[in-house]
Amino acid sequence: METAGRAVADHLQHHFPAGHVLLLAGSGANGGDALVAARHLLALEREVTVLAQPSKHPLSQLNKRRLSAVGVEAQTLSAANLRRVLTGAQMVGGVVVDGLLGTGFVPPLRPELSELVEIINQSGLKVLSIDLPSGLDASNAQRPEAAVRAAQTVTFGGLKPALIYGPAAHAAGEVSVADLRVPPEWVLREAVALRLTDAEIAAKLPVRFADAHKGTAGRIWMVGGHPGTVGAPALAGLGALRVGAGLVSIYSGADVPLITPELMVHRVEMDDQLSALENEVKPDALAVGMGLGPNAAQVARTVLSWTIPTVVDADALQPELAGHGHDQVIWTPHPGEAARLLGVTTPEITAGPLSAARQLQSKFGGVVVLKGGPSTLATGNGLFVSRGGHPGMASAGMGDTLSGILAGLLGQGLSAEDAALCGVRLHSKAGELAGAKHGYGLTATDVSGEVGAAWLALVRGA
Ligand SMILES: NC(=O)C1=CN([C@@H]2O[C@H](COP(=O)(O)OP(=O)(O)OC[C@H]3O[C@@H](n4cnc5c(N)ncnc54)[C@H](OP(=O)(O)O)[C@@H]3O)[C@@H](O)[C@H]2O)[C@@H](O)CC1
Ligand SMILES: Nc1ncnc2c1ncn2[C@@H]1O[C@H](COP(=O)(O)OP(=O)(O)O)[C@@H](O)[C@H]1O
Repeated sequence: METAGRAVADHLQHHFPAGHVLLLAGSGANGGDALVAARHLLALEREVTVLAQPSKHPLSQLNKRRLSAVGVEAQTLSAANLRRVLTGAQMVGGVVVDGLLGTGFVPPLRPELSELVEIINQSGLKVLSIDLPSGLDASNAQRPEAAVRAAQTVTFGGLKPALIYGPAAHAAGEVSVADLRVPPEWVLREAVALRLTDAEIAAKLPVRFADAHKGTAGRIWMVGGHPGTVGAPALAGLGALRVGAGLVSIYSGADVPLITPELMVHRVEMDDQLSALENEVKPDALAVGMGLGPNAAQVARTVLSWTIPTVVDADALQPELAGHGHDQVIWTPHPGEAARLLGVTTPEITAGPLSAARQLQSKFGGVVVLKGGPSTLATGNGLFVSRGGHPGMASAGMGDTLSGILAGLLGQGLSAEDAALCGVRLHSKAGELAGAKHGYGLTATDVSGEVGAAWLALVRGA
């Protein structure tokens, strides 16, 4: 609570360096954080007013006494008091700190709290919420009518679903994560997500020596394509080339168009055992499923038995593959495919992408990339959220490009976790660059064309 409250005070000082601060403390630990923040703000020579609900929480009680010891008496938090303070002259240009409710809130909001939330929102003042805007259910992407509308939120340990996914996330404003040095097990247990900076992603990208050649830069296979969906493995192949893969081959049961002559396209008999490929030297990594058609689960099972780094996408994302994966597999469902894998509906996935990703990872192992805007990643080490991209990416073939990017990175020696973290961000960054040129008319080929620029931008910190 001490570290959390101090982080709130530091954040406020940085983002709102002037103006009176009204801190609202609820009855739980969230309110305790507000009381701690008030004490640290005093030390920063800020003028504060504190309105607090009575609390049975021992640490909150202690922090109220500590605040009193440094000269600030918390007044009772009632609708009348709140209105009086908010309309006072001192609040002109001031800031409200919302410490009413945090993760202990169990909806629905009781009427007396609803009234307080309404008064805060009507004040027109900037609000900094502690952990999450009061009224939001931390684990839910829905936005209830009565929820504080924050300009900024300082959250702790990791991102809660309500801070990531819309429409709830729209109430949180700009979200910062204060590092309370929580252990990775806590992140997994609490189902909160981590977000890596672009600099952290860039540090994971493969680095090549000057004597690299095509044989050392990753031999990649794309296994996919079926009459009607032959473009999918070709788009994936292009994605792999654009992240620097040395040799990219496509194996398909149908005639795949040669969208770029650097791809080696092979038409093979796509039987369950992939007999045509049995005697080939296996690649460094592969992606399976893009436009593969009806026989995809069996083909994927054969490919997975080779235990080489593998991306499983699209038609190959079938529930019967549970138990057939290994540590170096990246599963890349969109919400519809995730619903198929877990035997639930798509709205159930979109209502709780963090827990869906976590369930998928525990069922299928390896690394899961639950695609969307944002994408949610689940690995054995925790949950990650990757923002970015462009609305123009809502077009067919974007996922195929991602599969190729991921396979290309796996083939250059990245672990499944690092390939997923880097690949998803490279893809979304390329989408941003391509979106700036093409708007909603963006195609998957355009995105591939910007992957190199995206890579350089991440490395240069642009
Ligand atoms: N975990 C950690 O490691 C850390 C946690 N930290 C902090 O702790 C926070 C979680 O604290 P928490 O568990 O005390 O819950 P919190 O949200 O403050 O309030 C619970 C109170 O709300 C009330 N209430 C509930 N439902 C209600 C309703 N429908 N309508 C109205 N009221 C309702 C209920 O009151 P009662 O029913 O008792 O009257 C209950 O007492 C977390 O968000 C973060 O800020 C940090 O210090 C950093 C480390
Ligand atoms: N609005 C958006 N913002 C960011 N990324 C998006 C958006 N819409 C789609 N994407 C990305 O585009 C890709 C779409 O994948 P998918 O649905 O599998 O496409 P397809 O099956 O047509 O190849 C995902 O990586 C997803 O994250």
